[in-house]
Amino acid sequence: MKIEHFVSKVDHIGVLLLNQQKKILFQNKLAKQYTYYLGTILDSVISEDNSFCILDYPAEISTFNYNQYIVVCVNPRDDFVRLSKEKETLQELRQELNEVINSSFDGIVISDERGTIIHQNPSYEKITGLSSEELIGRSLKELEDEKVIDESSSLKALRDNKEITIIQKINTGASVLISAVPIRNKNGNIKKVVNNVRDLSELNMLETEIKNLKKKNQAIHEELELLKHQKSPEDSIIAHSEGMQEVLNRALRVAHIDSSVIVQGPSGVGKEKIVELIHKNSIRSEKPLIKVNCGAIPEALLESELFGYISGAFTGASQKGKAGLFEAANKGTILLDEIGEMNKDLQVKLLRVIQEREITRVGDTRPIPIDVRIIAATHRNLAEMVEIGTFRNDLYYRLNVIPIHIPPLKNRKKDIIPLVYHFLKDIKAKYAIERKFSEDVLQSFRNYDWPGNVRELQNLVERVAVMSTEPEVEMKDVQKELQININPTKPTISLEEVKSLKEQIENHEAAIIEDMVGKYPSIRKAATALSVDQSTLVRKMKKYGIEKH
Ligand SMILES: Nc1ncnc2c1ncn2[C@@H]1O[C@H](COP(=O)(O)OP(=O)(O)OP(=O)(O)O)[C@@H](O)[C@H]1O
Repeated sequence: MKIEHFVSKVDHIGVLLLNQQKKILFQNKLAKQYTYYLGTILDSVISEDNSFCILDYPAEISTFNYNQYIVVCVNPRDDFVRLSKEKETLQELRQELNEVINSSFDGIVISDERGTIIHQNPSYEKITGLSSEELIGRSLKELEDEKVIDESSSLKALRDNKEITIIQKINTGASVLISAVPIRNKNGNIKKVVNNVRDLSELNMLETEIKNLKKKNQAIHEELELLKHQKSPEDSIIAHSEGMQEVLNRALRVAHIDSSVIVQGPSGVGKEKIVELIHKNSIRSEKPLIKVNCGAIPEALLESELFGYISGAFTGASQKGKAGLFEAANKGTILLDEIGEMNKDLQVKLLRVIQEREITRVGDTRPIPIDVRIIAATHRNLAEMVEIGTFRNDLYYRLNVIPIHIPPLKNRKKDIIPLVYHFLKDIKAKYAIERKFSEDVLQSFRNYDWPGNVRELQNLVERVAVMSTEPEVEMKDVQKELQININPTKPTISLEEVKSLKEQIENHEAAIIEDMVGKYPSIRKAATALSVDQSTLVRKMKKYGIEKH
């Protein structure tokens, strides 16, 4: 019987007959089944240890020489069926995994342990513009050298032997956030690196969107704060104009930051009110807010008022000594109102307090630590005072960390009528008097410039409402009370009467001052009624030659 015939009869193992050049001459059915992709030369089948099998199935291989043939016996292992099933399952799993990777929204690119790209998903191409044809099988080192990418995350992860995240620039213009995660074998050696790739331009867009949302959130929060604040009648602040809303937003923002603030704006504009708001919304709100009017306390006394003194510090000083206003404000806030009136010696001392966070009582040498937030207020232009040298530069910059400027009432007309209603409500609560203003009166208020700002408006509303006997206040009642020419319409002047504007204003001013000084028992009271400083009124009386009788 020919050997081929004999071999074809063998049906429990695969048998192949090769010539000495290892070319297949004959194989039985089973061998064909196992070796479905056999070439003609089978070097690997008969490698020295017989352990390597070119077949797809696990099998034991034995070879021997018979006459001129090399006989190769392929004996499938017992667990052949189980293993082949597992292999099938593995193939399915691999396919599923590929599907998952390929459907990921994030770009995924996988390299082997030598830094060669072995897989990439469609999102990677979408994000970077690099196709799989260009990349699969390419060495990342080469891609770095060719400047296709500026730095390879896989190579870095292989070098550093750990997970890393970098921003990678690609020559297509894309910029990506890429995280490389090493996959290790059971010995802990890296066998693959999986890179997760995110489009930075998309992340930037999301970041901008988040920032915008945060801004909106902040605005809503501030508005809520505002509404919360306006609910309590005793401290509500009217802010219908853009200017005043900006002031309020700024004040609420700085309230939470423990830095120095300067509130500037003309007299009667609401500076003190804003300071109260800041204090109330700060972490110091449970502690005192001490208000000091630096312009109202005589210069010689201001230092001891602020810093206190020890016994016998000066003639007339109390025997026991006295704590100053800074000590009284400890842990709280101190408002230094009319800071522009403070003399330069005291400015130096105040600067030291801010820098050292301690005060020294007059007559003493021992410093006392203090924790006080300083808020300054002034109607003066401090920057100008610094320029002409009447206010210290260094103190100005220390105080002026956050400036808040309140515009005069004439520049925020939208606030006038709401303020009128607000004050009428106050009057009703305080005196149980309910008044309305005629449309004429309201219009005249809108037209007037309010040099004394909100305080002037408040005084006027209160006086007119209290003095009027009718529920609706008419224009004549306002004029009777004030003798101020505030007209519902703009004043018309005949051509013969035309004088320079300055002259006309001065004439009016002189008439008003004369009238008020005559009406009130003291200059101080007249000044209060006119909402000006007493010193201003005295100066103007001198200018117009008016005397108090
Ligand atoms: N926006 C406002 N809403 C309600 N009341 C206000 C507002 N602004 C000011 N007022 C009231 O006007 C009066 C004057 O305000 P405030 O004393 O705060 O002004 P000021 O700028 O500190 O004045 P000065 O420069 O003379 O110290 C106060 O009675 C205050 O309650």
